[in-house]
Amino acid sequence: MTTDTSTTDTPGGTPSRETVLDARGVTMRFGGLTAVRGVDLTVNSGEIVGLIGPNGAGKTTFFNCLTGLYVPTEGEVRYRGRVLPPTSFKVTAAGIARTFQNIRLFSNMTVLENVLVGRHTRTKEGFWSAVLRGPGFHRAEAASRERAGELLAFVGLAHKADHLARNLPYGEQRKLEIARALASEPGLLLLDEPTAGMNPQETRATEELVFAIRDQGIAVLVIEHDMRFIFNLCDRVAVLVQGEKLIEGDSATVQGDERVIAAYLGEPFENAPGAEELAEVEAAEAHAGATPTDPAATKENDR
Ligand SMILES: Nc1ncnc2c1ncn2[C@@H]1O[C@H](COP(=O)(O)OP(=O)(O)OP(=O)(O)O)[C@@H](O)[C@H]1O
Repeated sequence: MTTDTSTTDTPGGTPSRETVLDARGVTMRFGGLTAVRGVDLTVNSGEIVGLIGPNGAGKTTFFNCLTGLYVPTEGEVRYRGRVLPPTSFKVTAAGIARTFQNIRLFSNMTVLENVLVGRHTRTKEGFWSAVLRGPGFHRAEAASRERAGELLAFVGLAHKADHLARNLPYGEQRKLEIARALASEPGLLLLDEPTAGMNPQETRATEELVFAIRDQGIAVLVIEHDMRFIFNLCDRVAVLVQGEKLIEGDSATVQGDERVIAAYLGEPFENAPGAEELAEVEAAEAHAGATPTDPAATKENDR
């Protein structure tokens, strides 16, 4: 294991940002198909970084290479200076948590229980302690429940703690996935299309939630097709096209890049991924400007 701290002090004594994630030359091949080719990407502490690109560009495959689901065919991924361990459980224990494009909750468990499952990498109590249910087990369980409750409050689901996960509206299931990921106390959170299927109000709330997560000291890497969400949220955005990184920069640079417009954003914007959501947001904003928010209408939009 390397002992690179990746943190430097400025002459004034203020610590500069630490490199949390450092992916270099990541390539992933499936037989003859190269889904990701030679991708470099860093995420620093305090940053929200976006990963965008057309369908099939390799975004999720790249995420899978960062979370131990895939071992890259070539290249290396380091988390806080250390090469990633080879399994997803160990990657989570090291400090990288993720959510999935297709929600993966335990639908017949309660909201609270789902978050408790997310704490398993942080629970020190072993198998026999759980079986014998001694004082150590009860203390650990009480602490886990307290933390899970805090996380549910943080994402706005405390009042649903005892509900079955499958009974939550779609947007709340996505929030629960985030709470469960946070339960492993990560230093880096990977979000794979966190606003997919959300209505405009839920998308805005998710934006605020991601800022709040960043403010808690957790670096965030997010895949999303909703361009407004990405460009509002991210300090830096990287664009993948056909498995390769086309460009990386701040929102203005990426939005203005002619290659990105040609390859992804498109001209006109109507057929680009995310265009439907953008139209919805704009329609909702126009409506909100004209009339006060109607809670019944908001509820109806829940899926
Ligand atoms: N396990 C796999 N085996 C074979 N091919 C795969 C596998 N996973 C992904 N691919 C292929 O790799 C390419 C990249 O897919 P990936 O899902 O990473 O793209 P994406 O950018 O996340 O797309 P989307 O935006 O639609 O989710 C696609 O051609 C896909 O079919």
